[in-house]
Amino acid sequence: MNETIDHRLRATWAPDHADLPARALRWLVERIGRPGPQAPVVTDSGLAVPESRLDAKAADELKAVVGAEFVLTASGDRLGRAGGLSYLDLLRRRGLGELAVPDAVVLPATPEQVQEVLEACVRHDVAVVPFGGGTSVVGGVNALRGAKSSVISLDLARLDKLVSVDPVSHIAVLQAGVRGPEAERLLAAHGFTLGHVPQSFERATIGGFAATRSAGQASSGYGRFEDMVSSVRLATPRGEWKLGVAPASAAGPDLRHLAIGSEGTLGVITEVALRVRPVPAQRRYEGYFVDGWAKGAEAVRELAQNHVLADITRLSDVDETEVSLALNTGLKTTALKQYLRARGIKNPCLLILGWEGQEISNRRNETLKRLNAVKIGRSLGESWRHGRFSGPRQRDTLLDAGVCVETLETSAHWSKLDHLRDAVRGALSGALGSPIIMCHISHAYETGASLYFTVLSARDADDPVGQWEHAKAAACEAIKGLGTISHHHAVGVDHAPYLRAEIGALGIEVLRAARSTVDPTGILNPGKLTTG
Ligand SMILES: Cc1cc2nc3c(=O)[nH]c(=O)nc-3n(C[C@H](O)[C@H](O)[C@H](O)COP(=O)(O)OP(=O)(O)OC[C@H]3O[C@@H](n4cnc5c(N)ncnc54)[C@H](O)[C@@H]3O)c2cc1C
Repeated sequence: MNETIDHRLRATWAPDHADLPARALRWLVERIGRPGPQAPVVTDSGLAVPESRLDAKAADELKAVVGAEFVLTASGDRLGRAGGLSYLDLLRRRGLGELAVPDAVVLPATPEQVQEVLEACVRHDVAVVPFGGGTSVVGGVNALRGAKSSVISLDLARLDKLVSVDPVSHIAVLQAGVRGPEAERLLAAHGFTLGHVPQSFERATIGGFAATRSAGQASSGYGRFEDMVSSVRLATPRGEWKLGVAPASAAGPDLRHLAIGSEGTLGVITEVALRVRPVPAQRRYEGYFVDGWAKGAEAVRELAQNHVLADITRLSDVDETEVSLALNTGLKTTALKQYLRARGIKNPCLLILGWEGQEISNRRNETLKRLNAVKIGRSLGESWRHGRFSGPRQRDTLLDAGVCVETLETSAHWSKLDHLRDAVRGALSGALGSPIIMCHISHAYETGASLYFTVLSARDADDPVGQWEHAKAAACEAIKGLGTISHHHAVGVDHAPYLRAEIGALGIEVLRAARSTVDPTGILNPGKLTTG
């Protein structure tokens, strides 16, 4: 079974903090100014945990379904599921801002138990927040009550099994609570891989990936998570719902896509049947440099439009390249810059290309050659691969040091991408003074790409929460009309006010109608996806 969650683990990404070399910290201070005051992690007793409001009869019924030891009301267990892992969530765990704490944590072991838990919650009018890995960065697992007097966190950690493998069709059925590494371990025993590797891979779950339309670092090769979903099984307050019987279908709208991305508002995903692929015989990661963002984006667009994208295709802008060279790779940066200058690269942008079992196509090489991409080779690519999960660990260290550090993402069509990038950068700079704003493309399509921003700024000593809320709102306003409010982080609470601008008032009505059909009393994840 997955490890148990407690508050100490939730206050940081991982116990093994990444050390930030002193020279890196000095460099950062030169760029953003003096960080705000340090904000260490607070112990459980330092955080306000209200008394559980779960009524005794409801608690007894839930215990009868899952067993008394799997209905947890101790404050440490409840704090462990109070919110996700956004910058604001982590500040709240450092005593800055209020956490929404569930009244109890319920851990069912089977899809049938999940169904019975929902039915008990309908009877007792208890709100339910599905909880996978709890890695939401948009408030998706915040334990909001809505109009209900109590709320439980429905932790799916015990649904941790590989249900079946169909080696002929290349389909595996995994339970919702299986985490990324465990999914790969279970599938590897049958010679398969899912190939879904988001940065949150170590902790996020199959159910969470489906519920949020997640995109992994290898999305160019393996597709987004929704591309892998063959069928999905949900528990809803109205009974079980199974969607998906064939590889393709013209039987009306594809209702799987109501479940995928529903963020716990249309049911609890209990199992997902997924397209899997044979474990690749070889993996090859390479690093290139291109001169400036425009040339780099042109290269990625050409690769996408010529259907020769590498499985992992990631282009960093000048700032992100500079920061990753300064903080991560340990390469001799000055010598490297001199070499690149001699090769005509004045504004280095790092392009990582990773191939998993594919032949390297000549057309791909032609594009890179035409745009004067300088190949540095496998060491840079491998160094990126080894450090691919280190970002959240560095974030812990920066948070400790008083830095405001957060990410946000969007996507747009190629013709609007630069405009969108400029608009978001302008909005963040306007709101934060002199932040470092880094940007990369890590998911590319024929018609456009994602933009992923990482922001570092000195933390405001008086109002750290308000500082980021202001900056995030400015960025969201800038995105409106140009791109999507989320390419893969989902909507949750944070993006809900901006969804109407993207899908229209009618779209919001359609979602609400679906919600009230499957969940007439409104117990499922109040306050998420659609507001009100
Ligand atoms: C450091 C970091 C890096 C990240 N990198 C990426 C990335 O590269 N790509 C990416 O796509 N995302 C990324 N994310 C965001 C997050 O990891 C994804 O949204 C992920 O899919 C969430 O999975 P989870 O299991 O943690 O879900 P949770 O955070 O537990 O839940 C997310 C939402 O889904 C709902 N939910 C969870 N499980 C179920 C279920 N079984 N049934 C119904 N609803 C459910 C929850 O109620 C909530 O609304 C990152 C987050 C962090 C903190």
